Formats: sequence, structure tokens, C-alpha cells
Amino acid sequence: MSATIIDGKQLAQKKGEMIKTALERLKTQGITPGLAVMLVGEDPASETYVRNKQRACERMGIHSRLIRLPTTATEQHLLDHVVQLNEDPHIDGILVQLPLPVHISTETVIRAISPEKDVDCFHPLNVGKMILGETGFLPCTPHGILVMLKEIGVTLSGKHVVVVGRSHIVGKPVGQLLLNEDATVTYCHSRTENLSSFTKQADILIVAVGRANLITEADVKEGAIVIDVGMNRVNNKLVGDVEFASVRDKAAFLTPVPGGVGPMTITMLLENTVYAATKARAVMA
Ligand SMILES: Nc1nc2c(c(=O)[nH]1)N[C@@H](CN(C=O)c1ccc(C(=O)N[C@@H](CCC(=O)O)C(=O)O)cc1)CN2
Ligand SMILES: [Mg+2]
Repeated sequence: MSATIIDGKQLAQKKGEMIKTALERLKTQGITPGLAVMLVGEDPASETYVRNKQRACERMGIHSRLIRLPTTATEQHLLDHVVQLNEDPHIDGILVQLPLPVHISTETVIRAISPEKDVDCFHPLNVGKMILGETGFLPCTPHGILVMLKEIGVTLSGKHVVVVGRSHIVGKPVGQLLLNEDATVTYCHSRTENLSSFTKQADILIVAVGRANLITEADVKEGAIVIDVGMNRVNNKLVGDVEFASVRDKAAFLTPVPGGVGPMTITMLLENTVYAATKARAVMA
């Protein structure tokens, strides 16, 4: 079998068109959504992601504001900015690019963001609502994965999803989102013994660990759907957590790196920003 490659770039563009329509509706009410991005330090990968978020906003006509702070910035300095942004009527969404320098508490900063402006869906209130299946923000990368799975037409109810990785950004929330879709979810992580015995059971395998080529064809069931969230630089080349060449011969569907889940993350962020602006400012028909 040769897997169908799920083109995240193309799907992100298609979703982008729908977001544009929502933005045009807001424009007729004189509303331009605003997104504030905070970047602390000079991590090159974070610089790229933040630049891409800003460019995506520009393309869409979303107002974006970048707040750059040096690595030496204090937690209080960051919190002062968050408080200002919480009160700024032109800003609908606030995100703090992660990771933060080690001397700053990520938890403290995220809790300071107004839940109504938390477009990353990292605030405990929004995480709780997401787990309960209540209407509200959905976390960007997990939501992007869900959109990809729906796009290929897979029935999620009753499927065995194995998530490898338990990060707050991807692993934990993606499992919860899929549980809400009635999938049977197994979480694996760095302490899991005999990882392969779990991954081989997966109808849908989601790998978000950050270890190049962790998953090879021997770890995958014939005909599985494999979603690779990994992003690793090996010899100056970006590769995922899944050994693409071997797994593509075994899986039914496979996401590439780059060009898979990554582009969906930014599109779902734009969707959350439009959602925040609509909720805060739009007059509903
Ligand atoms: N506040 C947040 N911090 C981080 C998040 C997040 O969702 N919110 N996720 C990641 C980084 N990230 C977005 O911030 C992100 C990572 C990768 C991509 C992407 O499009 N990747 C491309 C490749 C880009 C490259 O060449 O390096 C792809 O996969 O095709 C988008 C967003 C951690 N921090
Ligand atoms: Mg920290």
C-alpha cells in the first residue's frame, strides 16, 4: 500500500478561504480582529513561527501586533504587557510564543491572559471547557489534526487512537478532542514500556514527541492513519517523528513534515482570533 499524503498546506488554504468570508462579514460591521503575539528571546524556530503568524494575519487582513522582549525580561515585565493587552479593545487574541525562558513561569503567564482572548486555548478555564466539550476555543494544533481527519472522511467513533506524547500543546489535548468524538484513546509517552505493542494497535496514530524517526513501519498497523506532529532538524533538514519513506508503504494516510500539521496550526489560530472578535464585538444577526 502507498499512503495518501494529507496535504496540510492545501487544506490550510481551503480553511483560510472560509475564514476570509467570516472576516468580510465582520468588516461590514467595521470590525478588524486584532492578534497580539508576545515573543521573549531569540529562539530561531520561535522567530520563524511568529513571523509566519504575522504574515498570515497580514494576508487575511487581521491586525497583528508583535511584542518583543529580550531573554532577560522579567516575568513581571511580561505580566504587565499581558494586563495591558487584556484591556486593549483593539486586541481580541493574545498569545505568548512558547517555550519561554526558564526563569519565567509559563503557567503564571498563561493564567494571566484573559480567557476571552486566549486564542491558543492554553488557559486552564478553556482547557477545562474543551475537555467538557463545551463551546469555546479549541487548541490550534489538535484542532488542525481533527480538521485533517474529518477532511479525509474517517469515522472517528469507535476508532482506536494512539497518541504518543503528552505535551500540553499537542498530546494531551488532541486525545481529549478525539475522545469527545467517541474515539477510544490510548496515551503513550517516554515512560511507556513496549511502545510498539501500543502503536501497532492504532487505527489512528498521532505522534508528537520530538524524536526524529521514532516510529518506523514496524510500529504501524497496515492501513493505519498516521499523523506526524514532530519537527526535528537533522542535518539542516526538517523531519518528523515518523520515518516517512518506510511508513508510507504501510499506512493508508500519512501527513508529511513539513507541509502537514504545521500549516494547520496557524490557520486554526486565525480561526480562533476571528471567533474571539466575533464573540467580543460582533452584532449577531
Ligand atoms: N504559543 C504557542 N507556542 C507554540 C505553539 C503554539 O501553538 N502556540 N506551537 C509550536 C510552534 N508553532 C506555533 O507556534 C508552529 C510550529 C510549526 C509550524 C509550521 O507551520 N511548520 C512548518 C515548517 C516550518 C519550518 O520550516 O520550520 C510545517 O510543518 O510545514 C507552525 C506553528 C510550539 N510553540
Ligand atoms: Mg518556563
